[in-house]
Amino acid sequence: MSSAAAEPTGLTRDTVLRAPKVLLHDHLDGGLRPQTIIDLAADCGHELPATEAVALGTWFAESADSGSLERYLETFDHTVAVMQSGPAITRVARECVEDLAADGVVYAEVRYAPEQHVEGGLTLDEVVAAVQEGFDAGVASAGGRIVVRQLLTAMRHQARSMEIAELAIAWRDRGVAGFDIAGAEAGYPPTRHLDAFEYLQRENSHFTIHAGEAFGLPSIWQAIQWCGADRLGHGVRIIDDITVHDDGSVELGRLAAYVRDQRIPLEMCPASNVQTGAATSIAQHPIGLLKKLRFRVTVNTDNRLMSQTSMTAELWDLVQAFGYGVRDLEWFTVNAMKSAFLPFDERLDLIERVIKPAYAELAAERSAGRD
Ligand SMILES: O=c1[nH]cnc2c1ncn2[C@@H]1O[C@H](CO)[C@@H](O)[C@H]1O
Ligand SMILES: [Zn+2]
Repeated sequence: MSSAAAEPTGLTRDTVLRAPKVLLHDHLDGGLRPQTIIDLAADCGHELPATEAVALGTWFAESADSGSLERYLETFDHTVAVMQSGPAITRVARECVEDLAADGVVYAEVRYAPEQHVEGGLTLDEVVAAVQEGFDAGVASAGGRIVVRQLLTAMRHQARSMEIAELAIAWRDRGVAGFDIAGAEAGYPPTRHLDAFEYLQRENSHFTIHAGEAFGLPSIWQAIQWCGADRLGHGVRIIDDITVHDDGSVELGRLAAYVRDQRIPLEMCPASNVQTGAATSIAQHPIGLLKKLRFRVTVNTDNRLMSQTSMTAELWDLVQAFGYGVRDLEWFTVNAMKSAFLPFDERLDLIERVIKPAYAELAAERSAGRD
């Protein structure tokens, strides 16, 4: 797509591409390049549903476009299958960072479930080391223009969350910034993993929980009030606790009010939500109302492969749907940076030294009519 389209704010896709972006919710095993999957599948003898890169990319996008989270998640069988050796994992991690840097991402937290990568004989520790090696190589090849951290995910239908939480603590000063749980939401409440969350709290660590995506308010309530989540993965269903009256006035239920009052970050992933049926379209996505109501909203990609998306694409979709301008993009970006699981001084440094000056320049360019 070119930057030709004229939008209400006059913002172009090229400006969105050049703007610094911050990504808090991106799955390593949901962002492989199709050609890489083909190469790695040939190496390990895994059979794929398509053997040509464009066709395979289309297969992922179409299969994920199912209206159901469970069916969406089935597509990960193929990406996880080819990520079972150290070199394969390192390659995927390096390319991930290169792709994010090329998309203008300056800070990213990338998550994956180590327990899903031990079928080829790697230990959990070796999996984390292989990812870190790839991240370091990616950062170096991007000339240090991006800072990346790992989030370790435990699968909510499994019973390894305590082990994974301990792994996150063991790696906390070597590239791992926090913990998450993911997988099918209905039937697997976050309270199943309470011991892991309590352990992380005792360790003064950070975690986010996928909640309020395929299941509603009880899941969000448990994630925050039972488990103590610092952030919510998706959290779109918080909209069910908000009433917009005919006269336009808005009423927040107690949970929605708590989330807003406490500035709990919402890791929103619009394209993914449309695919899994958590939202009917980008234009209808609750992000529009939640931003207006000043929730701590962030914009994320979730799975770049399955959603054929990028940070630029997500933000560009929102620009087109809601008429956002440079200042709105800056607001999302600063929100995300403030919500990162990075030490406060490092967050502040990225905001003051990288994000704000770049947005000031983009705003100046635009008022000078050069965009
Ligand atoms: O949107 C999502 N909701 C819940 N689980 C997800 C989503 N996207 C990916 N995963 C799950 O997280 C695992 C580790 O990265 C993936 O293998 C996938 O099963
Ligand atoms: Zn996710």
